[in-house]
Amino acid sequence: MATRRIMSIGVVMQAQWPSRVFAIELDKSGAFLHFALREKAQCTATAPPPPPPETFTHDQRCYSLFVCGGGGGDHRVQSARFHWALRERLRSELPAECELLPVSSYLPRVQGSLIKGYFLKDASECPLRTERVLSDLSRSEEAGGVVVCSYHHQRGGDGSQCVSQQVMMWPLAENQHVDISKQTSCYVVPSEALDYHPSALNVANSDVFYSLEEATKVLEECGDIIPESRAVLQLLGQRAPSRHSPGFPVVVIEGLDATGKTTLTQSLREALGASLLRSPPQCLSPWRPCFDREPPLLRRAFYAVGNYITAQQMGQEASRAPVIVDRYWHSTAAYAIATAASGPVSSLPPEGSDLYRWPSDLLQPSLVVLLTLDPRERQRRLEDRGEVQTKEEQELDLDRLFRLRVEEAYGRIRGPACVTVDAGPSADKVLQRVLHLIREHCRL
Ligand SMILES: Nc1ncnc2c1ncn2[C@@H]1O[C@H](COP(=O)(O)OP(=O)(O)O)[C@@H](O)[C@H]1O
Ligand SMILES: Nc1ccn([C@H]2C[C@H](O)[C@@H](COP(=O)(O)OP(=O)(O)O)O2)c(=O)n1
Repeated sequence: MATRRIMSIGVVMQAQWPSRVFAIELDKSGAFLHFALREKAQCTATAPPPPPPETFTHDQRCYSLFVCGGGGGDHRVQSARFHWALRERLRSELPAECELLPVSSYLPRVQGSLIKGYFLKDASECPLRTERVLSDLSRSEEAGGVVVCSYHHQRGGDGSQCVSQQVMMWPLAENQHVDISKQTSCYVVPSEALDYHPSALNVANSDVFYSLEEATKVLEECGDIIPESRAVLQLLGQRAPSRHSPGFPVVVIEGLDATGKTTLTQSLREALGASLLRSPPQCLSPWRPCFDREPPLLRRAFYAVGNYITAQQMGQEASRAPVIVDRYWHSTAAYAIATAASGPVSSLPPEGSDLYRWPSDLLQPSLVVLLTLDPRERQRRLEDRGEVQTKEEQELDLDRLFRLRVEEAYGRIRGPACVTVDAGPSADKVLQRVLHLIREHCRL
């Protein structure tokens, strides 16, 4: 297994290294540094590389680590889990003076080309400790696919300062003859930035799944590692997913935590004599904490499958009475897209992007209502409720930008789009407003 993974990163990196762009994420506000590599042979005295970006400072040693992953490769589950665990491992093993930043390597405009890694700035007194950690990492069996590079200040052909990248560790399987001589030492040059976060290149089928088949594939792939995924697939059963809602309307209520979804959905059930469902469905509750601890690939596949189970229930219930649903596909896609990106709303995939489309095989509700709330009022309601928040919801409070990205992503999803309702007025006024919308949009 390790050999195949090493081959894949060797081949991918060797073939594409000179065309790849590396984006170092400087902080959560969305500041990025994009750079490319240029072979030294191409850099003559008349065309020296541009001056080094400020990130590569003289007083800190810099390294990058790239983990083979993403895409639809054979080992994407192992790679995703390895990359996920690597951050904690590096944090605990590296000297405290090491700063760890996410870095993405990608081919501009090529879907699925993203390889994730970490950029390391070491300000400690002793470089040996850091290098020992990196060397141990590259030797460990599970880390067969890690490429480690270091960065050095040099004088360019015309005497100007420049930064070069050197491959420190490129673990190749025995009998592999990958020529890395051209890549062992390159100049680092600034590169054009993307208009959006590079994660958008790998959102499809890594963060958001556009068919049941793609989502179940992930759970099938991790059956040996996470037995819970087999139980989830069993619940999905053999029945084909419902595509059309028969008879009565199906109304989905969406919104951030504490916007009033539970309050409203219960009132709607009473007012309309409706069935009340939620996604993920109750039957998945025992396994939710397990998948919430996993990397996005697995966590999002779990929630995606949850929507299809809820869709089966919707199909059954809507033949008897109106159906109200607490969260559905909008939540799954909006949280996934907003988490994959960082920084301001402008870092999201652009409006109209195919990433906001509805999966063609997932039952479409008759109406989706998005509850919005002033952030201070939402905070007040959260505090009043005094409940433990999920990790992601805690992050919502810490990260204003994240909340803005989730809300914007909600609004960009199409097929059906959501109708926004201000959840600030009293619970009864919100109920009356939504009942009015239901009468307007659905045949009751
Ligand atoms: N329209 C409203 N006005 C004032 N408080 C509300 C309103 N709707 C809900 N609440 C209160 O806000 C808190 C969060 O509501 P809840 O329905 O649990 O939200 P969610 O299900 O979206 O997390 C609860 O304490 C609830 O009683
Ligand atoms: N259909 C769904 C429902 C929730 N999710 C994810 C999105 C977020 O990570 C969490 C939010 O769920 P949470 O339990 O915090 O929300 P509520 O308490 O139900 O309002 O779950 C999802 O991906 N798909």
